[in-house]
Amino acid sequence: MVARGTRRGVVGRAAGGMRPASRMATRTPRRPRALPTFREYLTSSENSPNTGGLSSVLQTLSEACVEIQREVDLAPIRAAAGKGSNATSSSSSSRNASGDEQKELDLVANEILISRLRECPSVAIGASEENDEIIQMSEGTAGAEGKSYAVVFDPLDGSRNVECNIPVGSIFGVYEHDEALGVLRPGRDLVAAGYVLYSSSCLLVLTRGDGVDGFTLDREAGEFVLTHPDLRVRERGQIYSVNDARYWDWPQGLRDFIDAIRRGEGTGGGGQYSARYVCSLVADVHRTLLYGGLAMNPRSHLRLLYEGFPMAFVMEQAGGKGVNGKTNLLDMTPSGLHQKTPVFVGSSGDIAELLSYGDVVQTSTKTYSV
Ligand SMILES: O=P(O)(O)OC[C@H]1O[C@](O)(COP(=O)(O)O)[C@@H](O)[C@@H]1O
Repeated sequence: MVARGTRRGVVGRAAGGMRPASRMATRTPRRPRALPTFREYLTSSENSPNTGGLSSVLQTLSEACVEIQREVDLAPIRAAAGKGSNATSSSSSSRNASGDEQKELDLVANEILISRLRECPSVAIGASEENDEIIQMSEGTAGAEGKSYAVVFDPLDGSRNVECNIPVGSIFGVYEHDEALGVLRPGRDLVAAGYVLYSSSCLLVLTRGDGVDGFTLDREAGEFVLTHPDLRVRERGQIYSVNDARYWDWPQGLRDFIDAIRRGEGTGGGGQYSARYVCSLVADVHRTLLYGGLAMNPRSHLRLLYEGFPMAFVMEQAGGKGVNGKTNLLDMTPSGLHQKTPVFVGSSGDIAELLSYGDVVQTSTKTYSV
C-alpha cells in the first residue's frame, strides 16, 4: 500500500511539474543532531580517559577510510573513463607478499592509509597486507600518555568483489608500540581493532577492549556518527557462512557439523540453519556480529595479524569468539607478518559446538581458480 501511494505521488508530481527547489530541500533527510560524531565519541572523557594518542590514530584511520570509500565509489567511473585502467578489471597489476593478486584499488587504498598514518605523529610503524616488510611511519612521538602505536591493516579486503559491486572492507588493529616486540605479538596485546564496511551505507565498527560500537558514515558531512552503540553478538545464531562448495575438501568433523546444523540437528535448539556467504570477510563477519551464527574460512587462507586478530577481538568484545579450529585466535603469536590461518568467528555457543566436532580445519592445500 505504501509503495502504491508513493508511486501515485511521484506520478502526480510529474504531471503537475516539479516542486519548487525550496520545498525539495526541506525534504532532504538530515541526521538528528543528537548523534555523536566519531571524533566526539573519541574525545569525550567518558569514552576516552587519557588516551589522546590512540584517539588520534583512530581518527586518522576513520578519515583514511572515508577517502577509501570515495575511491571505491568512483572506481567504475575511473575505469570507464580510462583512468586507473584496472581498478575494476580482473587483470592483475602485481602480486603481494602472500602471492595474492593486487588490484589497483588495493594499492590505492594502501597508499591512502600509509600516507594518512604517516601524518599522524603517534604512529611509529605499520604492517599492511600489501607490503612485504614493516612500514616505518613517523617518529612515533609519544603522546601525553607516553605511548606511540603500531597499526596493522588490510587496506581493501575482498577486492575481488569490486568488479560486481559487492561490499568490500578495510580491517585494522592497533598495538602500543614496543620497539623490541614490533607487531609479531599475540592478538591479546591489541589495544583497538575494527573494520570499515563499504556497502549500501559505510560502517565503521570499533573496539578498544571495552565493548564494540558501530558508526555510520554521514556521506554529506564526511564523518562517521555513532549509530550502533554497544553491539552484542547473540549466544547462538542460525546462520552459517562458509564457501561450502569446498565441502569435499573438508575434514569429516567440519562436514558433520555443517550437515547437523543444515538438518536442524545442532545443539542450539533453533532449528535448521541458513547459509549466507558474500566472500568478503568484513561483510560476512559484520552480518554474523548482527545476526549471530558463524563466519568461517576453514583453510589457512586469511592473515592472522590483520584479518584474524581484529575480527576475533571485535567478536570477543561483543560476547562471541574467534578460533583457528583448535585454539583461541587471540592467544596465537604470528611467526611472520603475513602468516595465514583458518578463521572461525561468531556466537560463542556455535563456536563451542563446532569445536566439539574435533577436526574442522581443512588441510588440503588445493588451489582454487575462483
Ligand atoms: O576463496 P575463499 O577460501 O572462499 O576465501 C574468501 C576470503 O578471502 C578473502 O577474499 C580475503 O582474501 P584476500 O585477503 O586475499 O583478499 C575474504 O574477503 C574472503 O572471506
